[in-house]
Amino acid sequence: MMRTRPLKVALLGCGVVGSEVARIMTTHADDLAARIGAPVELAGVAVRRPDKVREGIDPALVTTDATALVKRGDLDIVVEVIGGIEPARTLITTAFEHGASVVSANKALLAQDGAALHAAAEQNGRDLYYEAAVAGAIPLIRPLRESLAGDKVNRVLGIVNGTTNFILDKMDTTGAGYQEALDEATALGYAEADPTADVEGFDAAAKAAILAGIAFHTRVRLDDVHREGMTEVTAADFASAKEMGCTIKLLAICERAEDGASVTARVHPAMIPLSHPLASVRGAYNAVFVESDASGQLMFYGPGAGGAPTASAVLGDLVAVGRNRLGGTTGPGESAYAALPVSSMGEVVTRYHISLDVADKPGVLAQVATVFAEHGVSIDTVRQQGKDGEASLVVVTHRASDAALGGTVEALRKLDTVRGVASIMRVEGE
Ligand SMILES: NC(=O)c1ccc[n+]([C@@H]2O[C@H](COP(=O)([O-])OP(=O)(O)OC[C@H]3O[C@@H](n4cnc5c(N)ncnc54)[C@H](O)[C@@H]3O)[C@@H](O)[C@H]2O)c1
Ligand SMILES: N[C@@H](CCO)C(=O)O
Ligand code: NA
Repeated sequence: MMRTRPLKVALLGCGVVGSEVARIMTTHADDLAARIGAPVELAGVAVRRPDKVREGIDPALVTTDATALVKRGDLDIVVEVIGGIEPARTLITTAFEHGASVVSANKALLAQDGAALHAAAEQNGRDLYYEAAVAGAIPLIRPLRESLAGDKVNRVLGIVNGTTNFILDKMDTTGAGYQEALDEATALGYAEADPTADVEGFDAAAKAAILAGIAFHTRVRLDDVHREGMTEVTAADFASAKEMGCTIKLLAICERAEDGASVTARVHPAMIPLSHPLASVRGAYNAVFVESDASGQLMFYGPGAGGAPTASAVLGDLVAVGRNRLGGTTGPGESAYAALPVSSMGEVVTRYHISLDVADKPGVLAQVATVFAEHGVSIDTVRQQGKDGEASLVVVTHRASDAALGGTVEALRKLDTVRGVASIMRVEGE
């Protein structure tokens, strides 16, 4: 039965995502009402630039005072799509204190302060939902939190940043320059307000923290995630990857240790075989593999960024939270009971592709191989190319710990015959 009193929704931020949320709330109003069981009323829109023309939004609803809006006391749901830490954090907390549930797309804030925000939601008997925060439109938070709640997740591996996937894909397939590809991703609404968050891996690391936290029932914060961006990936790296039958992707990898006693979370560029499904994830698309004891391997794939896809996830949350409000209940909150320690990068075990510039003379290969052996890193293949008394040596290792590999590289740099370490790249997905 349809309730006649509408659910009052405030929108904080009306940029790439917010404007699409407002549009779909209006165009799909009847369907949303039928699905929730009550009409949804846009009760206020907080913006920074009030003079901007916003098609489909009643100017009387627009305010620059987001704080006053969340303090109104009659709101059922606050949608936070401002981004960043402050004022978003205070606005969300204030919204809870004044009786609203919150839907947010803000991974940076959730990765930093998720525990406190969940606690504030719980104290006030309200919901905090954030499907849009990870992998845009792709349902991932809810499947992990709810559908897989009876299974044991061991690994989450994927491409979770649309901007960097767009850039790497362009560099790989069209030979485009880094800046040109980044400008295009920004114009298409994929990049963060400051694209450093994308290209330096902060955005993907925030998503990895959120995913690891939910997957392993453990608090994982942004600082726990090892992070390397993609700004140093070169055309030469793509050429090396091609020679190995691989491409390069910026991956987020969250793993339970083999003994199950700890977890790791990391973001870095990596080579993956062209035969792996992640290799064919193009443009701003995202794809995430989840491996669990009983389910085996699951793959989630779809648009990971952009206004409308992200709004799809926000509106899905809005419907879920709206139903909870009408039913006088809340959905699942934070689950961190396992409290597993988060290990450092040194304990991660994987394969490596290392390019060295060396002197082209007798005994060099043996010397290099000895350094690997001394550090317990087993070599899988070596390829050498000569060029005027110098040579480039490409070594691919078997699985080794990051700490052992780090020690190896440090020792290699000290050899007179090693002129430089041209690149080190992890090899995943084999
Ligand atoms: N764009 C995407 O593809 C995407 C995807 C998933 C999640 N997100 C997340 O969604 C959020 C919004 O991203 P976006 O791409 O729409 O960013 P955006 O910069 O286009 O929009 C943010 C808007 O908030 C406004 N704003 C800033 N401070 C404000 C304040 N104090 N009060 C009111 N308005 C304020 C800005 O003027 C801007 O219009 C971020 O948390 C982002 O990480 C974005
Ligand atoms: N800037 C982010 C938006 C989606 O979270 C990306 O490019 O993936
Ligand atoms: Na999502």
